[in-house]
Amino acid sequence: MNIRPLVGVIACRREVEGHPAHMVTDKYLRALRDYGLEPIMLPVWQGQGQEDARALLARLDGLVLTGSYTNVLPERYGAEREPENTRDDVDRDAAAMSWVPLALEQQLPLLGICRGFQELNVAFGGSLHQAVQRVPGRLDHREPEGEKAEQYAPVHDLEIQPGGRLAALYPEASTRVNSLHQQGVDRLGEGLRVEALAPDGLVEAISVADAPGFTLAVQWHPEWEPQSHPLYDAIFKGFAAACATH
Ligand SMILES: N[C@@H](CCC(=O)NCCCC(=O)O)C(=O)O
Repeated sequence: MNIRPLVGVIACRREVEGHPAHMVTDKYLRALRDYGLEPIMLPVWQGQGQEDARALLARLDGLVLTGSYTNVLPERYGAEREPENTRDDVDRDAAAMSWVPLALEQQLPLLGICRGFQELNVAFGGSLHQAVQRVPGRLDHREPEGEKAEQYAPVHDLEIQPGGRLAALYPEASTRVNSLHQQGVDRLGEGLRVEALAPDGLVEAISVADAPGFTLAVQWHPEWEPQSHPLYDAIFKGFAAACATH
C-alpha cells in the first residue's frame, strides 16, 4: 500500500456563513497531493499548549505555512500598525510562532509561502515592511488587477543566490515569479539565509542557515500551477522528497 507522507498545513481563522471556521484554500492542498503528499489541515486552536503542539508535529512528515490575506500582528516585531495593515489573524500568528521552533527541533521539513515566509522571518526576530510600495526604492509587489490566472502569473525577475538551498534545488541563476503581497522583509531574522532577491533588493526567499533539513520559505506562490513553472516544480519536488525521508 502506497502511504503518502502526511503534511500539516496551517489553517487561517475565517468566518464562513456567520460561523468561526478554520480554512485552507484548495490550491495549497492540491499542489501537495499532486506531488505525492497527503495534506492535512491543522486548525489553529487558541491556547494550544507547547506539549500538545510538539506531539501534533511529531505525527507529521512535513509542515506548510501558507499564504493569507491577513498579516502578522506588527506588535510581534515591535512595530506600530500602519494604515494599510488592516487584517489580522491572531490565532494563526500564535500557532505559527509556536510551530516554527518545534518543527526545527524535530527537523520536520518546513515550507513557508508568502505569509508563511513572513512568519518564519518574524519567528527568527526579523521585522516586516507593512506597505512595501511606500518604501523608497522598492517596487509595488501587490497583485495586479485581473482574473486569478493574471494575478498569479510571473511578474518580476528573481535572482537566486548561489550556494544556497534554493540554488541546490534549481540550477538557473534567475527566473520570474508571481507577486501578491503588500508586506515584505525589513530586518532579516537572526540565523536566516537569503536565498533569493527581487530586482529592487527585497528578500524573496529564505532558509534556516544551520537547519540540517528542508527549511525554505518564499514570498511568491509556487503552489499556483507548480508543474508549469520549473522553479515552483523544483521546490515541491524537493519538499516532497524531504517529507518522504523524514
Ligand atoms: N498578507 C501578507 C501576505 C500575502 C499573502 O500571503 N497573500 C496570499 C493571497 C491569497 C493566497 O494565495 O493564499 C501580505 O500582504 O504581504
